[in-house]
Amino acid sequence: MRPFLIAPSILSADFARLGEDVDAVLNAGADVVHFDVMDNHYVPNLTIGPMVCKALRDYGVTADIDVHLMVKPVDRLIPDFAKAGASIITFHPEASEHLDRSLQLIKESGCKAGLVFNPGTPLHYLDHVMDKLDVILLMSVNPGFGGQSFIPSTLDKLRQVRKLIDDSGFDIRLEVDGGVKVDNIAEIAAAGADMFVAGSAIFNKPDYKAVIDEMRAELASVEA
Ligand SMILES: O=C(CO)[C@@H](O)[C@H](O)COP(=O)(O)O
Ligand SMILES: [Fe+2]
Repeated sequence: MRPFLIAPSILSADFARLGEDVDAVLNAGADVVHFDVMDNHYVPNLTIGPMVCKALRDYGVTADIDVHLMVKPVDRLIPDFAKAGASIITFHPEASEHLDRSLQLIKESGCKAGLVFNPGTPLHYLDHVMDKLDVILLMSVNPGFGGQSFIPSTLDKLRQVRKLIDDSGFDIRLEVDGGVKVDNIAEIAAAGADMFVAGSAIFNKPDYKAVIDEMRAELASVEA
């Protein structure tokens, strides 16, 4: 498996000083910036759009930005986020009228592409599109809010998707999002995830480096 990646969700960052907070978490050892886009339509919350992504790039953020689209419709935001500096764009398959078209649009825009599965979303959306995926993201909470508890049935789903990826032979990251903490990250990694979104677990603590170091120590026990 590839090296584990820690992706803090900036949903729990301090929006009044976002650039500084993102710099702080990257300097603390985070790998990727997870950027949650909510539209008050597909999910019951409203967050940030391409202008904020561009502002982070203009501020000097060079790390990968992982844009998690919780929006419906999907397609018209894809080129805007690509222009704004997104590295990865993921979306929820049931929010797209034309799954294959949305994936192609992301790739043509020069970004990595991924599908996101809510806890209750079936995996059959993966049929016929595995060759177009760079990331599969399993939600371990229902989308819309940070600070929720990890849903344990996600572990079985992770094991299923890990097998699908390994059997496919494609180079696809398995990302998990929601309720990831120091005390469950090892179990989640053992179930097959290799990219970990964590919002409240990191940003709600005063010392980001201490939390990320603890997460890496837990992950090291799985790698060994
Ligand atoms: O996409 C979402 C929520 O919809 C996530 O990215 C959350 O922001 C993760 O927050 P925590 O559960 O880690 O606090
Ligand atoms: Fe997310």
